[in-house]
Amino acid sequence: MTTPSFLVAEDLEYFALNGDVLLQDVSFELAEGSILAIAGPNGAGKTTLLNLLCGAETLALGDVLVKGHSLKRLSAKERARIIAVVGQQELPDGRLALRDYVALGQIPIRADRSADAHAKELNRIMDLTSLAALADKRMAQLSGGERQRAHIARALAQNPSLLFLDEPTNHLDPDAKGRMLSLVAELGITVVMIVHDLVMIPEFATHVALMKSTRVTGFGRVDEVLTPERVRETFGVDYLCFHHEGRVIPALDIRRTTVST
Ligand SMILES: Nc1ncnc2c1ncn2[C@@H]1O[C@H](COP(=O)(O)OP(=O)(O)OP(=O)(O)O)[C@@H](O)[C@H]1O
Repeated sequence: MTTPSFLVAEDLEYFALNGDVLLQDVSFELAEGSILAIAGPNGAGKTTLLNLLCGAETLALGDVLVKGHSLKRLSAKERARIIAVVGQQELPDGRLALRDYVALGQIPIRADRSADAHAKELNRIMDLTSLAALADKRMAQLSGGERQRAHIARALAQNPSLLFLDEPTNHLDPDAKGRMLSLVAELGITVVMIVHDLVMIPEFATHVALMKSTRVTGFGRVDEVLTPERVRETFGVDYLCFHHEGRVIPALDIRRTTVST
């Protein structure tokens, strides 16, 4: 008997209330521990797909299976014990202290550990995300990058086995970006994240789903799917690879002629 894939998307379709097709023909399987980057131009349907995969939106057609269980049949409580999500527009109460905000992530797993063990784990996560020094600050007092790290820390506090991140490097400077994606890549859990910065994908993801106009146009291992041809086809830009100190460093040629002659 073969082990079922950890995350399975089966013939997903999704429509707007006015009937417009927002997502169509999406099927793939992802093994446990994979890191899937969803990439595509603005409006391609990336957030729509992520919202369906994590259960934030209800599927019109098709099914999403996590560890062989249909998301439709899992209660919100059961889902919260497996899945953590950081969306694009998290709006926490600005009066909350950062540490208390991150601790909200532990609510679904409160019964799993003693209060002491939770407090220790919370400290560990605050350290991991470089937030310990800011623990007493109010959420409203944080910078955009600090707030983004707080959202991710709250998701990690949930101890998920499946983590969804919508543009996790939003507001992060290059160093913070590298640290956050390295941390996410080293968690050892299954991660699905929307990534706009294509050059980050080969370094931090194992798989990629390329999207264009409501469809997944390419899915598979990063080295097989994120090719210069596919990038040009999807985004209309040149994807270049430079060799530096034994590593391949990708870059994008995004310069455009804006004045027509
Ligand atoms: N509830 C909705 N009703 C109607 N149209 C919607 C709805 N939600 C999203 N759309 C449209 O569906 C398309 C895909 O939206 P989505 O947010 O999934 O794109 P995206 O790939 O995440 O874009 P971006 O990179 O700009 O964040 C867009 O054209 C958007 O305007």
